Amino acid sequence: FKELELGLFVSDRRNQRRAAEKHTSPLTPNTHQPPKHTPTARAERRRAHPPVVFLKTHRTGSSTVQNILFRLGERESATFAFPSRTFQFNYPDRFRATFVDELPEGSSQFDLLCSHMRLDLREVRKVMPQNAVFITLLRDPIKTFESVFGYYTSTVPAFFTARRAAANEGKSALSVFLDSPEIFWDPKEPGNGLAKNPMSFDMGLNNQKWNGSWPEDLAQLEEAFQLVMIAEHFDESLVLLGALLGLKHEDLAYLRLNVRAGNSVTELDENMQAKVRSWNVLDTLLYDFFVQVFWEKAAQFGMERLKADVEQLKAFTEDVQRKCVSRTEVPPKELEDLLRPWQTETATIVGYEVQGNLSLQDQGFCIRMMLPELQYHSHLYFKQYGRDMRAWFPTYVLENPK
Ligand SMILES: Nc1ncnc2c1ncn2[C@@H]1O[C@H](COP(=O)(O)OS(=O)(=O)O)[C@@H](OP(=O)(O)O)[C@H]1O
Repeated sequence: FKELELGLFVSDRRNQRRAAEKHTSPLTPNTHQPPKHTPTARAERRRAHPPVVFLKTHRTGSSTVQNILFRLGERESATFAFPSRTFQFNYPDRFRATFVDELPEGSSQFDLLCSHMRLDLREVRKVMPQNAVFITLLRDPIKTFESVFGYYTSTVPAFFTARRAAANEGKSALSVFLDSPEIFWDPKEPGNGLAKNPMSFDMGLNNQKWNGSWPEDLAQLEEAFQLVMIAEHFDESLVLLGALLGLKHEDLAYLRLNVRAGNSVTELDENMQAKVRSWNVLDTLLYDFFVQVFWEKAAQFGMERLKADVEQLKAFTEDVQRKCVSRTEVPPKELEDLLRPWQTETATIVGYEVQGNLSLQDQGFCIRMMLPELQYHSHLYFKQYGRDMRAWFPTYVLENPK
């Protein structure tokens, strides 16, 4: 992280644009030296790890995993397969190879793909090298749906229609939606992908109803994905990820990112939980299937070894957190722009305050670990292409103005 320098972090978008005009990035020093990761340097290096496709599923903890991969890729001057516009591959369309930006000059292949998409395996394989490792992350379907609903209430049509109805009834939008979801859910509306079985949708499955191809589709996913991590066993997942990619604990230390403030989370009673489960029955099927696969992989790794490695990783991560973080759960208005996560109209996302008195190197490491998705994504994009991203706001916001 030597290329990171204190004082060169710009704290607002205007400065970022100014930096872009000067062909510098907010996270790189404004020196007259040539950039460290020139195309030539990229072509000459040999990466220690295999190429990775991380299917970034919505509201599962995927920004935390993406941040680990961003750090790894940046350190190794990996070439990222970025969307040619915005932060997502034309979501909610099914992924197509043409959604990926050009291979930068001097790179012979893409090494990492980890932006939001709706999966199409064949199309992803057109872009990534044959030896790419496929990984993803699933979360308890009830928690995932509650989080998806809370975060996207004002952007997913089925949800905001329920919200409008709820305002008239004086009830919560989620309970009105769950009472009769079919009323609000138009399956033909493309923006409703996340409204039912969101994880199945992201994995490219038929998320509307079970059909005969589901078992075969699941088997195909099991074969394609070397690791499906489970948010409820996050540290165990990271240990298995580390084993798969040859990573050390230093590479895997993390902060939970994109976390909603407590008052944005709805506690669900048993009745509501049952409704969420029944509306998202395919996600339950998907999740249960991959939890089983996960424990099979864990058994192959060795349960004792897994337990010991998890303890070590936890201890290491706690040390890093103590070193890096002076305050957790910081409300957005108290965060500088660089460290403020994207907010939605209905969810408050909290962040971190970095410790003072860190060495330059430690500051670079710590800030990267707490850098929200959009800021890190645009930083890496700029570093890779020497130009600013084509659009700052995610398409779903542009397409569904509040
Ligand atoms: N390590 C770890 N383990 C378990 N859960 C975690 C972790 N890191 C983040 N989170 C929770 O994941 C939610 C954010 O998910 P994403 O980053 O995938 O969201 S997004 O789709 O990119 O907006 C968000 O959930 P909610 O707070 O319930 O909304 C985070 O709190």
